[in-house]
Amino acid sequence: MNILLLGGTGQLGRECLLRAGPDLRIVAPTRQELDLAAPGGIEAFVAAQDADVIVNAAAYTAVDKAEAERDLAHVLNAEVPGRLAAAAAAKGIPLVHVSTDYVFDGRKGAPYRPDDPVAPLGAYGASKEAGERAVRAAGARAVILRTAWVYGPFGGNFLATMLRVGAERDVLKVVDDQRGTPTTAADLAAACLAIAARLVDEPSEPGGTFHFTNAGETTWCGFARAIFEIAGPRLPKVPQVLAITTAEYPTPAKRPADSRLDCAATLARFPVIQPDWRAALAATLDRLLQRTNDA
Ligand SMILES: NC(=O)C1=CN([C@@H]2O[C@H](COP(=O)(O)OP(=O)(O)OC[C@H]3O[C@@H](n4cnc5c(N)ncnc54)[C@H](OP(=O)(O)O)[C@@H]3O)[C@@H](O)[C@H]2O)C=CC1
Ligand SMILES: Cc1cn([C@H]2C[C@H](O)[C@@H](COP(=O)(O)OP(=O)(O)O[C@H]3O[C@@H](C)C(=O)[C@@H](O)[C@H]3O)O2)c(=O)[nH]c1=O
Repeated sequence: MNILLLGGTGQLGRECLLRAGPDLRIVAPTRQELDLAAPGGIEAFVAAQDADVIVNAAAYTAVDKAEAERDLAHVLNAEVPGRLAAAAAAKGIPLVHVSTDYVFDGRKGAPYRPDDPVAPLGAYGASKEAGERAVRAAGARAVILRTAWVYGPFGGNFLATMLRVGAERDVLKVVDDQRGTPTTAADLAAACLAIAARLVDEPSEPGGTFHFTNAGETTWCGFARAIFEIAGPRLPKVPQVLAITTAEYPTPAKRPADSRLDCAATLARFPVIQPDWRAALAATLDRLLQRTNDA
């Protein structure tokens, strides 16, 4: 299978590239080779590729900064996915596009199903929701895969932030009233590639909107505590993690209070595996701390 991957330098993209091999060839243009924010270029680039499927892991992901950079967030998260989907449709190849739990307002009180109404609270979520609509409107055979709380051994994420500030401070205050599911970029990459393969192998697969996270649920505070519980013995210093409310941690962007995603339809339809979030965290910490020790 030949994949055209956008966002190959990001958390998800890097994990996809680690899975490349003789049967899985991945072409991943860098920002220098294809600046997605620049006008034009995408259509010609896609047309010139010998790709069976496109995986879009590129996005504007700075949730708070997006409040002040709405236009750039809209270009990358709404316009670019629409143009990619149109280019895929023109070439007759399918698309896997990644979206977010932040398209929901978090007020449902139960895990969100793919067809639940969207109501983003901030500019990032709104831009991603517009991207979903643009992909659907372009008429490509596409899977829109919503995920949540993505982290891994590479790049900026909540795990990296906790380890960094935990090394500097004795006490960390973390919100305990926002529920969701931490998801490793590695497990998400495996899911994206399995879905891409299914789209290529089964031309009758129509695609649609699906959810994928690791299994289980927690809060950001629960996530932070689990990080230090699991990694603690291998860290020079372990901070105390204090539970606080969202009101005590003001941020420019509003975030959903409960954005758990119901992944049942994805598991029923595609050959994806959904490890428990704590086991996935332990595996990620093993990779990360091994890498740090080797360096
Ligand atoms: N991170 C998270 O917690 C979550 C992410 N998601 C979604 O998952 C997907 C993957 O996220 P993640 O891997 O964390 O994202 P990252 O922020 O780690 O990576 C974003 C990627 O997009 C690329 N990119 C951004 N702007 C441009 C541009 N102008 N031209 C070319 N490339 C560009 C970046 O390139 P460069 O390295 O050059 O900047 C990078 O490769 C996204 O769709 C995101 O919305 C969904 C839920 C949670
Ligand atoms: C660093 C820090 C954050 N927090 C809070 C702020 C926020 O409510 C929550 C998460 O913080 P972050 O800003 O790291 O995470 P955030 O950028 O909101 O993460 C989101 O990223 C985008 C891309 C997505 O699509 C979402 O699924 C989600 O993963 O934790 C604390 O309470 N204490 C802290 O020390």
